[in-house]
Amino acid sequence: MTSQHKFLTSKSVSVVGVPFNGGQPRTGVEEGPIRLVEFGLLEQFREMGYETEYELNENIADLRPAEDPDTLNLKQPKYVSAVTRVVSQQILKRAQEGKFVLTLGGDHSVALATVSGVFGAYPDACLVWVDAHADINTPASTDSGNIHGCPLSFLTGIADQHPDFDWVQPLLKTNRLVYIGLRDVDEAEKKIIRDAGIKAFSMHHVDKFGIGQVVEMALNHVNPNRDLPIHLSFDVDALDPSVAPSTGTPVRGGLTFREGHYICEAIAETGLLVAADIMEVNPALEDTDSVFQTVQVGCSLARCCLGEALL
Ligand SMILES: NC(=[NH2+])NCCC[C@H](N)C(=O)O
Ligand SMILES: [Mn+2]
Ligand SMILES: [Mn+2]
Repeated sequence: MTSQHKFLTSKSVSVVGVPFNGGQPRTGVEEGPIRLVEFGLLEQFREMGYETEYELNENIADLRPAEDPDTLNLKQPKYVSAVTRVVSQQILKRAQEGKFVLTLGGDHSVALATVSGVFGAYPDACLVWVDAHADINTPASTDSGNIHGCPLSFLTGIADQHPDFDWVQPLLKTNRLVYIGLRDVDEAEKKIIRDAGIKAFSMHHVDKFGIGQVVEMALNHVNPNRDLPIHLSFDVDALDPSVAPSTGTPVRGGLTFREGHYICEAIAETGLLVAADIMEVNPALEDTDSVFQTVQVGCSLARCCLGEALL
């Protein structure tokens, strides 16, 4: 894959674990990275011929401030801000070294770090956001106050000012963002998406056109000449709960096992994918079989991002 890769300088992957749960209320999602790695992900990459490095960030919970009052509707803003700020620098550095950056969440607020880091290194990149949810609430629009529902409003500059997130630069232009898999979008988010003209392929479109056409149309929108770096942020709740049950906000009617994999494979095939996030795996939810299934699918999505399915 890397021999034809257009941006990476070597067949090298930097795996960044972010054991963080502060962007939403359920504990357990901080165990996502360790479980994915225990499952053998790093060995699998090495077998695929990747030079593989791994940082778990096991001490990020130490960044939790003593006091972190709700501010402008957001819960734990200082904690989320401190963690994502630190991790964004780490991801920026890895991306600048020309390595593929694979980030294992943690909840999806961690995208504040991944997108900031990746777009810092690749200002022309585009972002494919695979999710049941749009995660583009602003501090003013969020009903839940959970920051995992808000990262894209900060990253695009749509969010109103928030004192704790001044450091987040609006590096993501709305015409470089595309969604796949949406099916649980808040009314306020629908208005944001419409007003900003953001391209979104919901499950309705997946049913109507098929996943092959949807990925093609999505890439035609954000990357018409197939010459820009791609960042894929994959929330496992985009998958149907029968495929990935162990996640904090499951929504029925999601992507099949193959549709989820197809997205990763088709984007890997472009030779433009520079970074991927596997987010919201929560090994504390559901029974042992469900956890196994979710961890296994998380690993196989990651391998597909690195070109496993390419012959
Ligand atoms: N990353 C996620 N799972 N996000 C779910 C967000 C749900 C809802 N839209 C909210 O703002 O709270
Ligand atoms: Mn989601
Ligand atoms: Mn999400």
